[in-house]
Amino acid sequence: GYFGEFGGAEIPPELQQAMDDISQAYHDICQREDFRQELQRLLTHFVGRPSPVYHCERLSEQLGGAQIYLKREDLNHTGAHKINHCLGEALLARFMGKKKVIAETGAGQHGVALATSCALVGIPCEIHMGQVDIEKEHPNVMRMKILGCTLVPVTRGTATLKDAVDSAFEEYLKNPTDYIYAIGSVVGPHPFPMMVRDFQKVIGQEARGQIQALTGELPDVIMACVGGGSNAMGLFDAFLNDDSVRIMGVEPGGKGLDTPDHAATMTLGTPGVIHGFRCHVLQDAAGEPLPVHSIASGLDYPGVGPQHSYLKEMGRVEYTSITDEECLDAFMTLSRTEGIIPALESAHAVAQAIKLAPTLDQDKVILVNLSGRGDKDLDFVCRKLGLS
Ligand SMILES: CC/C=C(/N=C/c1c(COP(=O)(O)O)cnc(C)c1O)C(=O)O
Repeated sequence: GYFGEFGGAEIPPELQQAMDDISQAYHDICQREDFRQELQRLLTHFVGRPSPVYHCERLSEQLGGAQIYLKREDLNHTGAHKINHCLGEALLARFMGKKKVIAETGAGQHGVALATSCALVGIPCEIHMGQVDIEKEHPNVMRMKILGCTLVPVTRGTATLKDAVDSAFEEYLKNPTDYIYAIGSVVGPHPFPMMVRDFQKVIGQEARGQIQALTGELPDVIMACVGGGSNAMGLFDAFLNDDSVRIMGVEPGGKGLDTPDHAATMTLGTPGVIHGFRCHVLQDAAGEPLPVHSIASGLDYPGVGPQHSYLKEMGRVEYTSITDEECLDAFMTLSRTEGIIPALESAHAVAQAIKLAPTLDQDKVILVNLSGRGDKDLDFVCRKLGLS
């Protein structure tokens, strides 16, 4: 369960057995034809896969450089890429005979996708969410309630994503035999980073063929925003061996890297341990995770997926950051130039594409993972920009 020195499972002994059980079940179930057929059926007819790859002609024209293409994970059922791994996790929970599925959520997309998947397979679902995020992502809070999950408000610490993970893990530890933790990204102790990546790699498998059908060749650059790193790993995995393809992960620069208010783990973090695994962490001298910030509730996590830490060390992926302000600009630019309202998380990747495109010739191709749609962010952005 390692990616170089990163990953692993630094967890209490009573949890090791539970992790081993999940690893074994995941290994068994994913070989089974009935599981693969059921997952494929749901991805096709319930999620609506394959998601399109869309050429932003007007935006590319306005920027005067490379052609920007979007992988439309925003068009999935529930509005983001999260449904790809939530379906897998819910089917795994049913296969294991679990009585309750527990998870964290920040932007509410993982929470909605998991509540949706648990409603579908008929297992009770409990989602822990920071009070700050409950107020900010209200549309998703209402959807989770309608979908029937138990929503647990978290007020400790910064009352955002990292605290929600702490709270959800505590609940899971009470009964790891009957409960399963359905983590929301490529983070956590082994086997979670591997399992979530495997459920997400359908993104890149589709996009690699689609972009070549559209342009006749591999893209010059692919990019995705990175919170825990699941939508990014989902896109990147299929391209890792294509040396001609430049790969960029885009992190939240928040109020600026010269302030404490960001979550640019790959730029300013150092190797450490968080939530049971080794990765780059924004941490204090005692190894405690630092409080982090992003305008996007799904990106403000002080750790990062261990495979990302490995890919950074190997130099295969470049990690940059985009500030809250650049994110908002991209959010409005994409909305008003292409009629697509992105999630604030995804707008970080769009902002990076907007930055890079003018520096490249018009025959170059940038493929961006549009990880989700901005419905959840409308009230917040309208208030922020005085549009309401
Ligand atoms: C699991 C905590 C993260 C959440 N969302 C993260 C997120 C992210 C960042 O998560 P990763 O892909 O795992 O880096 C990107 N795009 C959208 C639309 C997101 O909602 C959530 O709770 O919905």
